[in-house]
Amino acid sequence: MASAGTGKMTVNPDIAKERRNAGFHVENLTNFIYHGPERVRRRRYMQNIALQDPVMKDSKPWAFRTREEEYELSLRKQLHVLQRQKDLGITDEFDKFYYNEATAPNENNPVGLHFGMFIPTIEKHGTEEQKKKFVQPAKDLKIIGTYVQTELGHGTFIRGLETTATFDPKTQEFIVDTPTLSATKYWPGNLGKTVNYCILMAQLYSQGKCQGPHMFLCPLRDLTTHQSLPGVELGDIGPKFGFNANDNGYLRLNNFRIPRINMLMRYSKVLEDGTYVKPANSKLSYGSMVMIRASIVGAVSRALAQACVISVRYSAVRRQTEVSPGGPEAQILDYQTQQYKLFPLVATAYAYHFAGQAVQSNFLNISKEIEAGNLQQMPVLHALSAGLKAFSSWGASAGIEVCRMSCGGHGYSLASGLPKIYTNITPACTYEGENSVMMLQTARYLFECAMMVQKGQRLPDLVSYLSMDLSAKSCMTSDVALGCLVKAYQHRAARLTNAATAVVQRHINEGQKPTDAFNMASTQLTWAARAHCHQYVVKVFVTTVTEANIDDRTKAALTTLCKMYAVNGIMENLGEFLQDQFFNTDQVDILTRKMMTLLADVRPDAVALVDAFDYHDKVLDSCLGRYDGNVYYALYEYAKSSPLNEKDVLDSFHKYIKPLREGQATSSLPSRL
Ligand SMILES: CCC/C=C/C(=O)SCCNC(=O)CCNC(=O)[C@H](O)C(C)(C)COP(=O)([O-])OP(=O)([O-])OC[C@H]1O[C@@H](n2cnc3c(N)ncnc32)[C@H](O)[C@@H]1OP(=O)([O-])[O-]
Ligand SMILES: Cc1cc2nc3c(=O)[nH]c(=O)nc-3n(C[C@H](O)[C@H](O)[C@H](O)COP(=O)(O)OP(=O)(O)OC[C@H]3O[C@@H](n4cnc5c(N)ncnc54)[C@H](O)[C@@H]3O)c2cc1C
Repeated sequence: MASAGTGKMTVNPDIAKERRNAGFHVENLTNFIYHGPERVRRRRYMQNIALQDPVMKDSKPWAFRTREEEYELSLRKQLHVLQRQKDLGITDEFDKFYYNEATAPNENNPVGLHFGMFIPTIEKHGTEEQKKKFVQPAKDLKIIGTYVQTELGHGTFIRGLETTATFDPKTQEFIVDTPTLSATKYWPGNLGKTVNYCILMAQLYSQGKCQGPHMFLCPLRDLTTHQSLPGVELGDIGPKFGFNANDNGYLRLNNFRIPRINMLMRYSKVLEDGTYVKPANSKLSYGSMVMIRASIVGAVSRALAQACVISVRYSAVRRQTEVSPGGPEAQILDYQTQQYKLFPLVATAYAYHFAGQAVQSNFLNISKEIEAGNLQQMPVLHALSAGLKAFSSWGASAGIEVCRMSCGGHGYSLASGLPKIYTNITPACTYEGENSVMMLQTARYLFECAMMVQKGQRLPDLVSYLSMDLSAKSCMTSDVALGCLVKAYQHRAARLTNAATAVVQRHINEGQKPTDAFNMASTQLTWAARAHCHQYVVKVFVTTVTEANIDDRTKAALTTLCKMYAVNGIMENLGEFLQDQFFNTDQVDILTRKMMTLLADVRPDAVALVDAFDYHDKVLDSCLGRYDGNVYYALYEYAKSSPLNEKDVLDSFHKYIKPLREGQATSSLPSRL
């Protein structure tokens, strides 16, 4: 059975009926999502340990915490979890991931970047000596670090960073400095109050020459007293849209000295006499960002999946409006417009889940080659991870907001759990590379590929479709075959890439500088990049479903979702598919009808499809998304627990309203209002 609900109340009959009527066995799909029954068992086991732990039980709902309480509670829980995992001997990365997922769901924690970026960056970019010196103390939390790159003045343009690290051969030290206000580091997670070290991105100067941005291990606070070190000024940047358990910080350095060994020197080096040794590729120092971008696709898929669980379950128990006078009110899930809002998003959550796995596996394979010194695939990996990060985080953010609005008024309450999910994930559109900027990086790669096609050169597999014959028309017939859907997406992406490339070339031919020509075509270039990412996601979904080794009924349900994802994407971007008459009007009619049929096909399976994600009620943290469907009971209890209700009459009444009335009693009120 999927995640059990809270309490011992009877299950809402509408949601119970949905589960009885599903056309496939939920557990089979859960097993497919999480790579087999053993992993599913392990995931539940890990999450149960976390959820049963008394330290994890919150005295008040997340929504009622102050920022200070949130920070402190989150830190306490996270450190407890680390100790607990150590005590229980949990070392497997999957086990740890699932355990953590249940500890403080959708709450960004104060040591996340220590494990997510600080340690991995040292492991990937440090020398053996540096790894020996820093990794174990970091794992033991003797040093706690983060990744400090963004400045007040520059986030996107890394080459424009102003923080300097100047080598002093006399003392064998780097002098790190914040020369201007705009050079102040601003935004890095956990920087304000938690960490005592960081990876600092700074412009390296040696022998009077600037060698561009490099990474340095920079101590910030005394390891015993935690006081900020002399020459270091840092703090929290204040409340944000979300991320409130995270002390995103600012940092200024005043000619602060660090030893030469603190420059991460696996790829580039500064020798004792100040000689600079170049890396094989200057973009190797951007490797940590690529790693996180690749992982963001999976993270946003989980956020969207949770939002879908909440809104689909709620839509199954919410009844609104008599369909015929005097008759029963319908489940809102029976309204086609509600289905059209939600079912494509359920399909999208699955699509991103599979795409996230594919990108991650590409990342791991190519990383191995890079580690071995083969850098050939770096541009492919960069283009894929940058584009997919942008495509999926945009899609998930917009989708979660649709989920929220589809829950009507109750969606707006923090009790729904949806604002928490949204505010935690939407900054993924900004961090690790602002999305438009990332799309432009992917576009830059596509542009180069289009030039290769013009020269008759062979393209890497991932983009080989760009050389397809664009005069061919769609093969779409009423069966709406998966293969035809993939071809449609490839055609659209190839056509948009060619069109944007032609615009760049036209501007160059008209005398523009290549950089200006690129900017003048950049909107169209991002359309091409978006279309490329979309075709990748569709292709991965189709391949996953086609190759899936699962029972027929589960496969049929997944195939329906896969078609829905692809057909919906065409309907939403119809202009781009129609511009060169790739589809004729009959084919558009076929797709429109298919979309409506697919909504009806998904309807009986909708609750089962979201149940299959197997999110525990405590992970969803939502009054609307409860497994047992007892939504009104939960909302009523939530309202009662509002701190404003602790007293019947608030002090503010006595302070402000009462004196006003007393004042009014003595003043000359008009006799009639
Ligand atoms: C939980 C949240 C935690 C958050 C943490 C953060 O946010 S941390 C902060 C996160 N901050 C950000 O994410 C900041 C985002 N900004 C950036 O990543 C960079 O400034 C940039 C990529 C936009 C431009 O970089 P630039 O001005 O140095 O480069 P350029 O445009 O002159 O291009 C030169 C060539 O390099 C190529 N190339 C570039 N990157 C890579 C790569 N990784 N790999 C391989 N190649 C790469 C590029 O394609 C081009 O190739 P071409 O065409 O010549 O063959
Ligand atoms: C929650 C959160 C956590 C973060 N954590 C960290 C962290 O741990 N460490 C860290 O170092 N940083 C962190 N950051 C900072 C983050 O990485 C940057 O905000 C991000 O890279 C975007 O840069 P920016 O803020 O300079 O945006 P800008 O580049 O100023 O973007 C503003 C607008 O300008 C546009 N634009 C900018 N350049 C171009 C261009 N070349 N072409 C076209 N359009 C352009 C963008 O598309 C955008 O619309 C975090 C940010 C947030 C919100």
